[in-house]
Amino acid sequence: MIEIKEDQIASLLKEAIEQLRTEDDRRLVSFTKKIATANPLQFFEAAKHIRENRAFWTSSSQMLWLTGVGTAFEMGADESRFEVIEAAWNKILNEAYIHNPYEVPGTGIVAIGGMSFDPENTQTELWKKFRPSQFRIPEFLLTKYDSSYYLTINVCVRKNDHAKQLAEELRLIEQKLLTERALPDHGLYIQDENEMDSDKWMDIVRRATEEIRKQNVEKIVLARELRLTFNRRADISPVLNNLLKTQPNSYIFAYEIGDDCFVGATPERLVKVEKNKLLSTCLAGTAPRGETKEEDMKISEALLNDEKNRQEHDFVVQMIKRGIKDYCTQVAIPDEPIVRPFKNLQHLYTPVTAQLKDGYTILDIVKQLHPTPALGGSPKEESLAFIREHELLDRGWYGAPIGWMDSSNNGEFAVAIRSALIQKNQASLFAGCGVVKDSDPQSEYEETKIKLLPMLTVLGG
Ligand SMILES: C=C(O[C@@H]1C=C(C(=O)O)C=C[C@H]1O)C(=O)O
Ligand SMILES: [Mg+2]
Repeated sequence: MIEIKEDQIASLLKEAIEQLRTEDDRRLVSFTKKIATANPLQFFEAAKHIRENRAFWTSSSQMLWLTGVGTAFEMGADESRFEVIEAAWNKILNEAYIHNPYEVPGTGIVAIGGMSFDPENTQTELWKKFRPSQFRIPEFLLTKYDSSYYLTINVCVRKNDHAKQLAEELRLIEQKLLTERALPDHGLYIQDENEMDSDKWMDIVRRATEEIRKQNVEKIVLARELRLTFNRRADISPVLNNLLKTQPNSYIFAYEIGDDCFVGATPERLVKVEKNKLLSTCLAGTAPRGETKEEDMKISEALLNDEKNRQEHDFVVQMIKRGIKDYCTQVAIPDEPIVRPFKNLQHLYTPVTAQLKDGYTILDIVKQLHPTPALGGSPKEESLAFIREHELLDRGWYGAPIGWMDSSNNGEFAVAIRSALIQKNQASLFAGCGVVKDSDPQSEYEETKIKLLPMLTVLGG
């Protein structure tokens, strides 16, 4: 392990501060060091009383863990969200002072964030803290990659800052964050459940199938919300801990804004880029798990051969293929999906691999792909128009890309499903399903019920 002397950060800060001309000038200083070990969840918990705005991420393979604490720099956008974020990101990277001797994805300057499902839909009070697009470069970032641990400290300095004093303040916070502590007890139970009348929701599904039969649109994904009230304010770290224990092969994420926290365990990758290697995933088509191994196999076999589910799935494959074609070379997509089992259900799954062409970024791909027909429908505009008019729901960040990107053009975004917005002693859970011409409203309703389970069970349901 390379030992880094604490005054190294002070001298980097000093150098950056001295470059600033006016009192309005700011410069991001980023300092990464390798540390022996640290538990990402305990780091998250330790931050609770130190800084607002925590973020948590583990990739589905658990190769990469990120815990972000505080905000060194924030990028947000309401309109032209991709362009605005990209411009802010490039500016900050161009001007930053970076000390990061490791070429490890997810270390150094990392922006963690997400976006709303549909910026054109009306935003309600529920999601008022979550902008159409928002990213944060955390002040403290713990990265676990493979079996190594890195701590990055990011600070936005100003002309009048005092380097030594600042370095000392950061050192004290770092110490507190790295002090191990027990996670609080869950102690959560549900006092009240509220959902839209199921008949009313199934009526909307019926209308969607009618629209599809009229050939105005081919697939429409419809979602619903379950609102819970608890006996007490929900702590986030035990929820994450339970998700880590119960939802293998999933992206486990949390994005906190003040008292609100968007949490989930999604199986769906939108896109990953590592050293120009691109991975995407087509995930659509669903069946329950069986009680026994034999039953499970039978259900899986039936899912693989079910025409309705194959159709749901194929819209996603075709769209992702079209979406990345101009941005990539060596696109490889198997002709047939496989069935991928998860804790509560199984999905049709087709992996996509490609090489990202030079000059493009992960944000370009996110912009091309979101929303895929796994969450919107097909064609995109027609299905979104139906959702806006009929769904009666503010999806907020549900169903939208959530993830991270670093200064070396690595990054990963998942589709934020199997998720909940937790607000003090309340939570809104979301689940949807792909409606195609042969959809049966009752079965679709049952499908959303299973999709609510991952979050419901860790929230005391
Ligand atoms: C919309 C959701 O999931 C999506 C819809 C699926 C389906 O209808 O078969 C399967 C996986 C996801 O693409 C959700 O979980 O809320
Ligand atoms: Mg489905």
